[in-house]
Amino acid sequence: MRHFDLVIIGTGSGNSIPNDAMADWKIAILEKGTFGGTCLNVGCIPTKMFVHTADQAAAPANAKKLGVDATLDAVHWPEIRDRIFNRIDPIAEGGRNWRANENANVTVFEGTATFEDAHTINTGTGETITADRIVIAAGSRPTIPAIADLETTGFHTSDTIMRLDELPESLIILGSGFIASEFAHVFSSFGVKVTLIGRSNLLLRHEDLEIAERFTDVAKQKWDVRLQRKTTRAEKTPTGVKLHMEGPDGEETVEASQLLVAVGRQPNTDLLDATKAGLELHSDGRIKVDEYQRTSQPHILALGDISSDYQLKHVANHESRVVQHNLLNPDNPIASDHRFVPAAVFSNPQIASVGLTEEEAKAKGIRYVTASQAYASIAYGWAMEDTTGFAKLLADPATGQLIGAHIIGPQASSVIQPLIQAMSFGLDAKSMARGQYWIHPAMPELVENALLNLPLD
Ligand SMILES: Cc1cc2nc3c(=O)[nH]c(=O)nc-3n(C[C@H](O)[C@H](O)[C@H](O)COP(=O)(O)OP(=O)(O)OC[C@H]3O[C@@H](n4cnc5c(N)ncnc54)[C@H](O)[C@@H]3O)c2cc1C
Ligand SMILES: NC(=O)c1ccc[n+]([C@@H]2O[C@H](COP(=O)([O-])OP(=O)(O)OC[C@H]3O[C@@H](n4cnc5c(N)ncnc54)[C@H](O)[C@@H]3O)[C@@H](O)[C@H]2O)c1
Repeated sequence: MRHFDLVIIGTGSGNSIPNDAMADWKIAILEKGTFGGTCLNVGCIPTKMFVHTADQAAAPANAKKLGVDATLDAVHWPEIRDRIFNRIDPIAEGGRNWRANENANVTVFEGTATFEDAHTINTGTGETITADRIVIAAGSRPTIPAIADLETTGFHTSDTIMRLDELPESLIILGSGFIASEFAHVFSSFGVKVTLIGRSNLLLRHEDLEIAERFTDVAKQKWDVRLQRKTTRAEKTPTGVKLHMEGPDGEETVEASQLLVAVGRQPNTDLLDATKAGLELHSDGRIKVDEYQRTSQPHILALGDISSDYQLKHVANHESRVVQHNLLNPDNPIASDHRFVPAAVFSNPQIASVGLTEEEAKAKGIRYVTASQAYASIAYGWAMEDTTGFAKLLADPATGQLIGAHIIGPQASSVIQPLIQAMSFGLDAKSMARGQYWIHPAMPELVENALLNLPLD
């Protein structure tokens, strides 16, 4: 049986761990799917390439209010799809080649890994190996809800929807979170009739309530949004798919050419037989780790979607840097920093957030003040004729330290960055607002004004 100094399971964020300092370690990398994992192949990167294209396609519809008549002539789906994947697929293949053929100390096993015990792994390729240390970076996969006849009806997930042969005429999206909101923007901007189906009374209900309410209001103007629905059955039709639902007004159905299921993602722990390694799990299947990314087995570390509180690539990347350091410096480990984890929803409008929502601050019983600033009341907002976007801040009234920031509106994912920086480095609201110049009349004036609006002690 071959023995390795280090085994890494999963080539998403796990693939960046081996570096020059490990050149004399014998390393095995195990991957069951496409090299590079979710973000590169079926996640952040292709979705945002589609989102940017969708933003362009949506622009003519927004030009009218500025006094410009423009029309969207055509959306060439196969060209868009192939442009995106012709860029991404070679990166995945190049990464695989590099590890498999150009790293002398690395052996790549392409199969589904399962634990036999805490040091022994069946690689799924016919070979079982042992290791001194193991990193689990095996990610998550789409959750498929238990809905009658869903499997036989056929449906897409985020893994397949971006590679459709042709643009559908209509699309039902089951789900009301990140993926549902981003794909609703992409497909509706390309002219597809979109129906969104959610269980609760709001889209993006994990966001600050005022942000989720505003997003839901705007979404209802653009898409067929059906909330408080329980989907009971799926049915194949000659033209596509029909869903049977129960809602506030009783039973109803909705039909479309395609169905996208986007109701969350579950950790891949079950595929690994992780309990055979004696690993402790959370009730949702995630592997338990401490602040040093150590599992309940000290020689096994885990990172990213399979163990994290956050299913976000920047968090998985951060945790993989921590794991890399801790593998190289076991006597001087560093802890992961999850104090201020930001996230953005790349829909239309965009949303970005960091820190506590007002509901979380209330539940914690901490003292806070809030302030809001509309895009419509800053000069660049006038330029864009924006009527729905705003920033909302939460701060400690005594110290002026920010405890939460939430933005809905144009380029929210970029506009929020100085607030993330202020929170991470402990810059108080007053110093931040008045201790620097703010370029006039640029979009960050939204942040400046929101800071100045805070009723601090
Ligand atoms: C549609 C979509 C859009 C997203 N957009 C964003 C975004 O804009 N910004 C953001 O921050 N995050 C985004 N995310 C989330 C982000 O992609 C994930 O948080 C991140 O990729 C997780 O990285 P990871 O390394 O933990 O897992 P992954 O990248 O999923 O890597 C895990 C790898 O392990 C392999 N594997 C699993 N089980 C086994 C096994 N038993 N044996 C061998 N190999 C195995 C898998 O095949 C996979 O390649 C998005 C996700 C999706 C689905
Ligand atoms: N821009 C980004 O950073 C980005 C983009 C996409 C995905 N992601 C990550 O991937 C994760 C998964 O995304 P997601 O959108 O699948 O999950 P999500 O957790 O964001 O949203 C899923 C939603 O579906 C709802 N739901 C669950 N079961 C349902 C049912 N049967 N019918 C209708 N609705 C149902 C849930 O109540 C929830 O609101 C996200 O949590 C996020 O961390 C991030």
